[in-house]
Amino acid sequence: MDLQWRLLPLLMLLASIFILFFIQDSSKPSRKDCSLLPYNHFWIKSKRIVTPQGIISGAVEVNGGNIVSIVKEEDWKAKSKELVDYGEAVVMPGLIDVHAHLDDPGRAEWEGFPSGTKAAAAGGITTLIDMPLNSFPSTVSTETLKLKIEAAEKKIYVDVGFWGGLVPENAFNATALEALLLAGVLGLKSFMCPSGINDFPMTNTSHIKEGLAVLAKYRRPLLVHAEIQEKSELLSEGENGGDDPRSYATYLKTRPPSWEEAAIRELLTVTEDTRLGGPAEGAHLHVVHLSDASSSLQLIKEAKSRGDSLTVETCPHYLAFSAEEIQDGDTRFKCAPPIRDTSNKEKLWEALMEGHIDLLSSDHSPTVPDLKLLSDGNFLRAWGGISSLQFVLPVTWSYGQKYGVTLEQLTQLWSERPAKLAGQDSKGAIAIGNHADMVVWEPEAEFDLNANYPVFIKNPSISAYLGKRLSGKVLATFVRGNLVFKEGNHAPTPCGAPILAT
Ligand SMILES: NC(=O)N[C@H]1NC(=O)NC1=O
Ligand SMILES: [Zn+2]
Ligand SMILES: [Zn+2]
Repeated sequence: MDLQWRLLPLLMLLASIFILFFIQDSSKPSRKDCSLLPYNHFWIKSKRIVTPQGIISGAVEVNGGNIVSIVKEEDWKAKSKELVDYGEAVVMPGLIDVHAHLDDPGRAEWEGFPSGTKAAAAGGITTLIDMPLNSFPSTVSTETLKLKIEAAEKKIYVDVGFWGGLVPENAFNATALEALLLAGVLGLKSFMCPSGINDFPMTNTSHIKEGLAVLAKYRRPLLVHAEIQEKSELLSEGENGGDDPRSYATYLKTRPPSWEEAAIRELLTVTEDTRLGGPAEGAHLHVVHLSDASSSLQLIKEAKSRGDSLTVETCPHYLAFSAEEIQDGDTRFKCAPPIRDTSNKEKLWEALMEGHIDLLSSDHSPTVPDLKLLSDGNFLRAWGGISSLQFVLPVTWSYGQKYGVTLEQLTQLWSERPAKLAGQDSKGAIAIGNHADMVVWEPEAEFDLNANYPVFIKNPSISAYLGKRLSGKVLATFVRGNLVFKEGNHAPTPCGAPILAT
């Protein structure tokens, strides 16, 4: 046999190794594409770095996506070329939004993984936890979680985790719930009233009890939309008893604070089991988007002081707006529970500043402009949900000035406590060993949210914040050391990672 024929197998082997190497390499985006900064090892310098030990002037050393050291100004010696000096701009841990509806797959025209995570990056949010409903199908099983992950992979600019849905169909099926938890959802979410989405039906207290028992084993939380539909003066959707459906007051009457109160009262019969030594010790219940700052909040405070494992969030729209200023027909402001009056808003701020409300989330729940019925202005028929993802930091900062909100408080509310709720030990603080997830922003810089302002939310026209003047401009966002957003531009390739619980 000729030598060249004998060499053929060897040549083929070499060729296939080469091809394999090439395929692998091209499927993994290079740092250059993931980041607007070409370094793997670098320093971020600033006069205002918010750490758990206070605000320092100095530098954060990043290597391989993690924070490897934090150096105070007086100890700073390195004269590295790989240094980004942000001067007086604030460096904070990236925000972790534990409540966002990204609607992908199935309703990506409402919001998708690419658009939603671009908006997040532009707003300084480095981790999003996606809600199990508004996408189609809802995330209620291992199969549907798989579809979520597939829709997210290679399309996300920030890290994204997933809540699973607790619905009547799976609530009494511990095996199915365990499978969903084992497949990586960070916890479960359920509704105590109709969710507005057909394949996400509401749960009652028995479902919630069952869900909590399974969650206790995995030490993951149950998030609950706490409103129970009572027979109110008006029934929603169409049965408006002659009141003007374009009037905000009409909508407000359809969802009184007593709906929240009734739900929370009911939930507390379950959370008492979560106390130390109780039958559901290890389980945790989190009330999402609290609007009622009166009886509902009082009940939560009391339960916490009795030792229930319970936390509560509110959202920027309840802190920024009040019922009195919502114009008739302006359905951009329709959400559930509704935005209530000014004195309620002030009480929410008080509770936030005193630590009775644990954390903040966006409840970003957009849709297409058609379903917001903007031209018709019918509050009873329009989609309920606020579109706000990109603006949560400047909104809470701007509207919080009056109440004396500090950078440290924003960090606790937007990063530290959300990280804890979502079980993300390596996120939520600028600390050695953590992921280098950071936002760099100028709290004092003001801007008009007008047509010239780059908005990355899919349907900007429905955002409740358009037209507002805000303070607090995001300059840069780092996700695991990648500079994913800088002054209006995103990194070329989405290199965010799906987060799965293990
Ligand atoms: N389905 C859905 O997103 N509902 C959300 N919208 C809203 O305003 N409150 C919610 O719970
Ligand atoms: Zn809700
Ligand atoms: Zn929601």
